[in-house]
Amino acid sequence: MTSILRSPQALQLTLALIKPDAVAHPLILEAVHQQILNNKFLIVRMRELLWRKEDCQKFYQEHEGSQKYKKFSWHQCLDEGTLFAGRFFYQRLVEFMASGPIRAYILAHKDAIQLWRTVMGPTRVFRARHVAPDSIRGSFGLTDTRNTTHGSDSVVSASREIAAFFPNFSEQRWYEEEEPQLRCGPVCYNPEGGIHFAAGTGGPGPT
Ligand SMILES: Nc1nc2c(ncn2[C@@H]2O[C@H](COP(=O)(O)OP(=O)(O)OP(=O)(O)O)[C@@H](O)[C@H]2O)c(=O)[nH]1
Ligand SMILES: Nc1ncnc2c1ncn2[C@@H]1O[C@H](COP(=O)(O)OP(=O)(O)O)[C@@H](O)[C@H]1O
Ligand SMILES: [Mg+2]
Repeated sequence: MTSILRSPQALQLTLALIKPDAVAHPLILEAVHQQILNNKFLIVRMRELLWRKEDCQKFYQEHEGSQKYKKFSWHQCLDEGTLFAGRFFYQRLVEFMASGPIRAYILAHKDAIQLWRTVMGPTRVFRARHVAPDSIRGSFGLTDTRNTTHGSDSVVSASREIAAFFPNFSEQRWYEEEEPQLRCGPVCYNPEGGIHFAAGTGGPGPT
C-alpha cells in the first residue's frame, strides 16, 4: 500500500543507530548528530534506549550465520567460507550493542539509505580510516565492532529496522500525512527534541 502512496520523488526513510561507543562520548554523539544535520537529513523520529540483548540478537540475526546453514549442506558451507566468517563477530557484536545506551533515528532524505551509508563510511574501521577518513567511522570508529553507527542497507531492511525501534510509527501514515509537508516545506527543527517537523504542525507526539 505504501508503495502506491509513495510518489517517485518522495523522501526515503532509513533507520540509523548511534552505537554505545559514541553515545558514551558526548562530544562524538554531538558530532555525529551534527553530521546528520550537515548532510541535510530530516530527523523524523529519535529516541535513546538500552537495547535488550534478545532484541539485539533478533536484529542482527542475518549475521548469526546459523540460519544460513539450514539452506546449505555442510559441504557447501565448508566451500562457502564466508558463511563461517559471519559468526565469529556475532557474539561480540550483540554483547557490545546491548552493553550501553544507543540512539535510534528515523532519517528522511531523497536518497536516505545510500547517503547515510556513505556518510557512515566502510564497515571496517581500518579501511574507513584509509579510504574515507572524513566519514563517521573513519573519524570516530574504534574497532570493527565499535564502529560508531549502523544504517539500514535496503528499503526492506529499513522498514523492518524502523518497526523494530519505533513500533508505533506507521510508514503509511507518515507518507500520507507528514512526508508531503516535509518535502515541500517549510520545515522547522526543534533542537530540544532534536527532530524536524512541518511548520505549523508542532511536530509529532511521543514516539
Ligand atoms: N575471519 C575472522 N576475522 C577475525 C576473527 N577475529 C577477529 N577478526 C578480525 O579482526 C578484527 C579485529 O578483531 P578485534 O581486535 O577482536 O576487534 P573487533 O572485534 O573489531 O572489536 P572489539 O571486539 O571491540 O575489539 C575483527 O574486526 C575482524 O575483522 C576471526 O575469528 N575470524
Ligand atoms: N569483519 C568484522 N569484524 C568485526 N565486526 C564486524 C565485521 N563485519 C561486520 N561487523 C560488525 O557487524 C555490524 C553489521 O555488519 P554489516 O551489516 O556487514 O555492516 P554495516 O553495519 O556496515 O551494515 C557492523 O557494523 C560491525 O559492527
Ligand atoms: Mg548492515
